[in-house]
Amino acid sequence: MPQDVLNTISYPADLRKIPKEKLPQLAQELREFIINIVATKEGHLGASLGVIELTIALHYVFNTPDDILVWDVGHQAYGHKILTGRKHIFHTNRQLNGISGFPKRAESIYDTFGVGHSSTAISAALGMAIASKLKGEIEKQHIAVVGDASIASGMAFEALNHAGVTDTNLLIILNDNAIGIDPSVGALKNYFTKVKLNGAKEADNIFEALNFNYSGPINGHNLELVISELERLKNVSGPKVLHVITTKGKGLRQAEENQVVYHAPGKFDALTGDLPPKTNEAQPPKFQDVFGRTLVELASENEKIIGITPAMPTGSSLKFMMDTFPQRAFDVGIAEQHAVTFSAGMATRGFVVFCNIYSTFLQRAFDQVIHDVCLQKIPVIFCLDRAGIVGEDGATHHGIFDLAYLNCIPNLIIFAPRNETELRNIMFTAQKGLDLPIFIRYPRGRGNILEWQKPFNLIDIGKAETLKEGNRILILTIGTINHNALKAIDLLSASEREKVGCIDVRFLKPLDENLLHEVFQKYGTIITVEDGTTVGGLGGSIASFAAIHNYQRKIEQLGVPDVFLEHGTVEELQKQAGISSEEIYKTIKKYL
Ligand SMILES: Cc1ncc(C[n+]2csc(CCOP(=O)(O)OP(=O)(O)O)c2C)c(N)n1
Ligand SMILES: CC(=O)[C@@H](O)[C@H](O)COP(=O)(O)O
Ligand SMILES: [Mg+2]
Repeated sequence: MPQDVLNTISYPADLRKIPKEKLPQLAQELREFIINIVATKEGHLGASLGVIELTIALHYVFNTPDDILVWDVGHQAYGHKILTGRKHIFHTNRQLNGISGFPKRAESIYDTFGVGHSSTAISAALGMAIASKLKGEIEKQHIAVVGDASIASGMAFEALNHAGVTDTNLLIILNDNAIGIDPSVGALKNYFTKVKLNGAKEADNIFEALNFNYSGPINGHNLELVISELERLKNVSGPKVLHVITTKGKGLRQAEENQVVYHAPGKFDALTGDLPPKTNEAQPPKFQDVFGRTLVELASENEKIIGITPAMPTGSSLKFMMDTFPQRAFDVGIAEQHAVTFSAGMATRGFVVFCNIYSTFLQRAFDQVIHDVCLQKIPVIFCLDRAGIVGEDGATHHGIFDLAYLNCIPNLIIFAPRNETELRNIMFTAQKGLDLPIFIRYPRGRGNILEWQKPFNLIDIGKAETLKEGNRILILTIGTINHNALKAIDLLSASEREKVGCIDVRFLKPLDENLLHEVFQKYGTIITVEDGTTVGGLGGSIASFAAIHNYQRKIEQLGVPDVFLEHGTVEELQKQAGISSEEIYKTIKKYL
């Protein structure tokens, strides 16, 4: 279909010149534009397709960027990006040096707040609204668009509680499609369902009770209706909520029917919407599936085992446990802080709790890890998924800080499996009973071992593993990045290779100090390799071990330097950080 209307728009000012009757056509063209590009370049799909009409209406009615529009999470902002000056570069979405998959302040003045993690929009927009008031900008409008799953998170509730006692020009658009990545959960979801079925009586309207002017629910795909509601609300002062009902994936049949998969489907056929056929070739498993299947295996034997996820059952594969043992598995919604303390509570009553959280999202629950878990030595088993560099989601999502932010906390064990077998074995070991909480970190995606479902073996807590002896240079690694180090050693000539040793430290805490003393006496150069920030991570720990024990050795720390790593493929970003096998090889050569 030709992009007749879309072609006339570079910025919202162009959009506002389009007659209203043409807007449905624009919606159709915008959907096709997004589908065509995401089909080949990949990225988030369903959420953006669901808010096409809303996006057009918001930029049509409000005077963006003077009026301030804040997207929550930002995975639904592709239409917004395309209508705000980035149509011509949208094909670079999420690629190295391309535009970010999320709104980003450095990218555009229309991106008023950087996002990626959920539930921040109401706080940010309220901050902006109060700032506008203090600056005397009383005409300015502030709009936060937040999803039904994200509004259930603690931060969003905190912001509602504050906003309700202000008289700010704040409009919250609740984009209710009854799903997050997986179906929404909890009492609030049930309440939204009731409102949709029965309407919202003032007496029991949760938003009215918090002092918001509430309207809706309205059909978010009816452009005329959405525009007229926004026009009306523009002239209503004080905090307001507009409840909009949309369909995630709207306009692409498969995306509407299979909303979980089409949240971020990977490549697909833009014309038919079909996913590529599954390959029959045997592949090593995803670490996520090793986690999910092993948990079920262990839970079949150990009835005390519980599984917990904050809103990522599919991504983490906790869904296997939810399907097999629904009474012992909990999706608590986007509530990382609650997930941690809820896990701690269950563990105090003798349950063996596996709490699976993406490394980047555990950042939300730092205090809960310290105050509710480690300080009390509660032996929760944390499985930190998406540890290390995650790739195209970029700076907001890399799991590169966990080693550093956990390393400074007393009373915990930090372990990173080098492969699938080690992940299984540490899960087996942990559920036998540990005195301390353990944090097991592993990356997004596949491992290397086809035959991974071997009998379990216990892992010795605090024991590193020597993988190769050498005599001059020692490579110390943690986790799956070990693979790159071994490949780098393989690139050396036979005589060079003899000089290089390699140890997988496995545990950042407790460090295997006995082995470290041995090797510091043997090797002149130590190279540490980790897929996280070296500041406070393995590199930091080894440097401080050397300093404390007065070892005068050359120590080179490879890992993510003290910067926010942007988006790109994992391979590209590993190269950038100096931890691809070729880069590690170059570093080794420097010392040979
Ligand atoms: C703090 C945090 N936890 C988890 C996620 C992962 N996540 C991204 S989108 C999403 C679902 C959001 O659902 P909703 O707000 O309803 O928006 P929709 O996708 O339906 O548009 C989740 C759980 C995240 N981005 N941030
Ligand atoms: C927007 C968001 O936070 C999620 O959709 C995230 O992109 C999921 O990442 P995975 O694809 O690694 O599960
Ligand atoms: Mg939703």
